[in-house]
Amino acid sequence: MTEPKVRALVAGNWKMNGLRAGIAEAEAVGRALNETPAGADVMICPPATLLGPMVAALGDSTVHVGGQDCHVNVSGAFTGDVSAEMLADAGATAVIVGHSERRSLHGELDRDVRAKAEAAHRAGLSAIVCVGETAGERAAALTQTVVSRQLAGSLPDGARAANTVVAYEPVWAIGTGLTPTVEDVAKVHAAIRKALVARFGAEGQGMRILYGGSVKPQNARELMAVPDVNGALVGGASLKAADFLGIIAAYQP
Ligand SMILES: O=C[C@H](O)COP(=O)(O)O
Repeated sequence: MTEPKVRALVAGNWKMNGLRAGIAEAEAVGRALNETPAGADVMICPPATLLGPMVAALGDSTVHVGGQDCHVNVSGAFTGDVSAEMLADAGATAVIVGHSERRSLHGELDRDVRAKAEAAHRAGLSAIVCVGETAGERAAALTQTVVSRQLAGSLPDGARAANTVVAYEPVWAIGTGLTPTVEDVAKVHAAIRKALVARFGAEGQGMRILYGGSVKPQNARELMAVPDVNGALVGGASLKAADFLGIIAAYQP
């Protein structure tokens, strides 16, 4: 299968990290990319408290801002939740849904993730839909089974290349410094591409498939060169401008 010619996306997920002072790191990324444009789209997904300030701070840059999760409803009595419409209103252009930390710590199931992706699309946001196996599932040789099930259950019908990104994040690689071999990444990404094309046709061919899990400046080039890896979802290394820029540099303009 010919690899799709898609522009890569390097997205930083700040998770529950960052106070207002931390916006300086995002501004430094924006300034650097204004001087030397990246060969990939770049996004930062800060905690909800920083969304508005970060959108304002990055206004004259090419860096996109995204949310980390959304509620399925537009509004209502859902204390503590944030809707996709609210994220869009704050200036976000995308939202991560189904991150493994949401799946494991908040009990989110594939059907919940799918509903959130639908909410994102309803609000005009791109949905970055996360999938990935745990260490136990990997040990039981269930990686492909789990990822296929998550994809089938989490992606909404009618998903398009323009509004849907898949992020493959092996749970055991998140924040551990461990990464799969490039051969393993290639196998899973090829299987994801096959599933996307089988279900969405040409749209599936154009959807970006990100790799996430301990991506660092030191390993970014190797991981990003794997066929069907169309960018990265970066956690810890997205918090500091120098590290994040070191990863973005894997994509020459
Ligand atoms: O969303 C990002 C991932 O969970 C990866 O996190 P990490 O880069 O800290 O391993």
